[in-house]
Amino acid sequence: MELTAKGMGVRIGKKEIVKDVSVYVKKKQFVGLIGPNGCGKSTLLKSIYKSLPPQRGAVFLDDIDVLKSPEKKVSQNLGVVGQFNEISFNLTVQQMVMLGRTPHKKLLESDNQEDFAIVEEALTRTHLLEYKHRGYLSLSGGEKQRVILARTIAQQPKFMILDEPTNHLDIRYQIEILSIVKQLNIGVLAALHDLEMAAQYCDYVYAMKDGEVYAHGTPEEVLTSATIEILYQIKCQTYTNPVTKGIGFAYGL
Ligand SMILES: Nc1ncnc2c1ncn2[C@@H]1O[C@H](COP(=O)(O)OP(=O)(O)OP(=O)(O)O)[C@@H](O)[C@H]1O
Repeated sequence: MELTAKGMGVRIGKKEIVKDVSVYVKKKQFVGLIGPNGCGKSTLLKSIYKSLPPQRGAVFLDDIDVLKSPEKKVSQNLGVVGQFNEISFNLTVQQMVMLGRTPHKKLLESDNQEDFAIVEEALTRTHLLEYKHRGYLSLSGGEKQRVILARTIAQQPKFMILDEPTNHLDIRYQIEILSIVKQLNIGVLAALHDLEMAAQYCDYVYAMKDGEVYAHGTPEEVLTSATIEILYQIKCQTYTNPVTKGIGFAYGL
């Protein structure tokens, strides 16, 4: 599915947090959203996935008008991995991931064999099979993050939005999570803090500053030392990372 978010504007109180931002994700593209703390990435994403109503703008997933469509129709197509995923009741990992099946079910319809198979597959992909019967609340931050991804995979969305999905994760799992998402081969819009990961996984990048799109293009076009220096107010030099062969970054104040 393709995502078009056009002319998004979000005001919270008197402050304009997102100012006329448009982003476009082509079919099966992995698109990154970068920018400094507080520049409006999460707010923009929330306004796209209906968690925060924008004052202006329209969002389309193919021909589905996301902001005007019922929740169920949107969640049959759009999966979201947000930044904070705390719950206060203790479901098992399997029960948590099973929640991903909800948009595909009728009210009170029970879980069938196909649902269990889909959940099993999602747990396998995220290396969580052995955690299946553990309580979600007993997991570490990184394990919880993987459960949320597994839940979103079980939802079988045709498009995914991720808000800093590698928060809490050690380096190996950061790479794994982005690889798993990439392998889903669906359209993805992800806010990312790690610029090397963005360079490695994104087909296209939007850089935000002060609630606006400051630059957009391929990673090579956007992730230049000049742009990074302006975005983050630091000194930066790029080089070829000897391990990934992608763009590497050296930073300083
Ligand atoms: N409910 C709110 N009330 C007041 N200000 C808010 C609210 N939500 C967000 N903001 C402000 O909007 C700005 C943008 O926040 P947002 O979370 O979108 O930034 P971000 O780019 O995702 O940052 P980070 O990289 O730190 O996650 C920040 O200055 C934040 O304090």
